[in-house]
Amino acid sequence: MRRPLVMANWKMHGSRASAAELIGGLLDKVSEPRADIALCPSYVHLAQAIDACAGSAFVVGAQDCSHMHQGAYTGEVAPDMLVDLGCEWVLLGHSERRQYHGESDDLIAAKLAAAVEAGLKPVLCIGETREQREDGEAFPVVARQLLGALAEQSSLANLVIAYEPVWAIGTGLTASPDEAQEMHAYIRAQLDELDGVDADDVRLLYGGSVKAANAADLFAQPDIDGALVGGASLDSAEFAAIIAAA
Ligand SMILES: O=C[C@H](O)COP(=O)(O)O
Repeated sequence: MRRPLVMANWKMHGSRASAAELIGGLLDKVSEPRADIALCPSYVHLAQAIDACAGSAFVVGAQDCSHMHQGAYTGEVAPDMLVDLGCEWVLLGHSERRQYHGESDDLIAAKLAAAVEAGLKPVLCIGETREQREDGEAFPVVARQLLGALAEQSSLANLVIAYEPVWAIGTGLTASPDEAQEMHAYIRAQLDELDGVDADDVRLLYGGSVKAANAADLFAQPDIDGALVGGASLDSAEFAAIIAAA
């Protein structure tokens, strides 16, 4: 039985004051959740979030990390630094990193290896663009991203996959529960082919305009084990309702 996992990706939003207010609101509204919950604020709010979540059901993750462990890499943040700070999770390969920072499958694979080696739990984000879906390329694109990041890994401890169709991110368009389930089942079948991965144990999250209003229908699908939530995670009542649906 896979325990649900609901993750908040705050992206590049917030201030110290709004982070405190948001976390305070969540701690007030969420007690004894049936899901694991992680908050992923920007790097500069990580320490604050870790302190604020201490002793609660919430843990904290980063939105990215370096593929290097240390050295002269200006502006980078090593996975080891995130572990030292108290982070449990790291998002890798988010479509916004692929799109705006040119991250390749090879770089994402290197980040994943470094993150696992440092002791972080990795969330690999994959998903097709609208054009790729319209061209009938959604499944091969997702398989390429998945296998491109995972095929050469020596360890995939605690691996989580987030399927986020790019056309559904921040657009208000959500994959239907059937569409999302179809892709999640495909991803699980692909994972089943990999050595060293027990596909039945891997949690698969859906991401893309998840809200309180659509969360329950998505979570009812057999291969959807939770959500990676962007915009709706910036509102404590909305995010608490998504957690309650999991
Ligand atoms: O990481 C989260 C996803 O990009 C989804 O964002 P969204 O919920 O704002 O569509």
